[in-house]
Amino acid sequence: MASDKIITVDHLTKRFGVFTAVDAITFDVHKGEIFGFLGANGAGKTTAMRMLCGLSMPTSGKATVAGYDVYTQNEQIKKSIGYMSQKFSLYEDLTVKENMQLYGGIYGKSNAFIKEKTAFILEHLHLQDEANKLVGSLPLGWKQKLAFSVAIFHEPEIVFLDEPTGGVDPVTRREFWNMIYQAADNGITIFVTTHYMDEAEYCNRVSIMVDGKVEALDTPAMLKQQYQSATMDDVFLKLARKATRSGD
Ligand SMILES: Nc1ncnc2c1ncn2[C@@H]1O[C@H](COP(=O)(O)OP(=O)(O)OP(=O)(O)O)[C@@H](O)[C@H]1O
Repeated sequence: MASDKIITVDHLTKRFGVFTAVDAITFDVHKGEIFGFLGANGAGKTTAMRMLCGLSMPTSGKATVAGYDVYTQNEQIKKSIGYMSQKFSLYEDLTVKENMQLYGGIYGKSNAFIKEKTAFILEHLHLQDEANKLVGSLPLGWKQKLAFSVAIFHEPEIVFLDEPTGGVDPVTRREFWNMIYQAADNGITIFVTTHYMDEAEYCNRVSIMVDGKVEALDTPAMLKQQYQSATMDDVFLKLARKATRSGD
């Protein structure tokens, strides 16, 4: 039977010296799913995500991403995924158009593909008049939407979003999430970390990490039922209270 699992994680572990940052986490992500990856500061989300993106070698355990092994096939993984983080996304001193041309080129896309996709994104984001402006001059919300569009420019199977909406207002975050839904409708799997619990409600399933371990994983509705909570905020607080780490 064909599996719809696009990410498989089995006791994946990362140690830094004697410190276990990610402690034997196990879960699967299904194709086209919006998977929320939550946890308090220092829980181990970024470390886990870096292993899944082929950027960091696990200490032990297994994982595959888009069918590729994280130990031996990280170049294939990098080609199959998109990545966007709050800290690194676009080149601020390049124009909107140049950023898209650069990313399209990095992923080996043809000039015709880049031209067509660039025109589509500019129109979709209503950014035609900003095409030749430096990205650094755009408001943060626009930068984030553009960064997301660029992260899926090469039509990856999965996109990893590391706190993509930090620092913008709720309306802009809602617009950003509409883009996420559209990408998921087009079959792109979304793996997203966030500290906003309203965003957790938008995910199909949510995992919550505490001190390097996945403490809970289910749909928002099931988690609320399981933890007898009215909101995801409350679920998160009940779990995060157990944490002994404080982050950095
Ligand atoms: N290169 C490293 N060397 C040593 N310790 C590290 C390293 N990278 C991360 N850690 C530690 O591992 C733990 C998990 O960090 P990680 O950044 O993965 O957490 P996080 O859940 O992403 O937190 P945040 O929400 O603050 O980004 C933290 O205690 C952090 O200090």
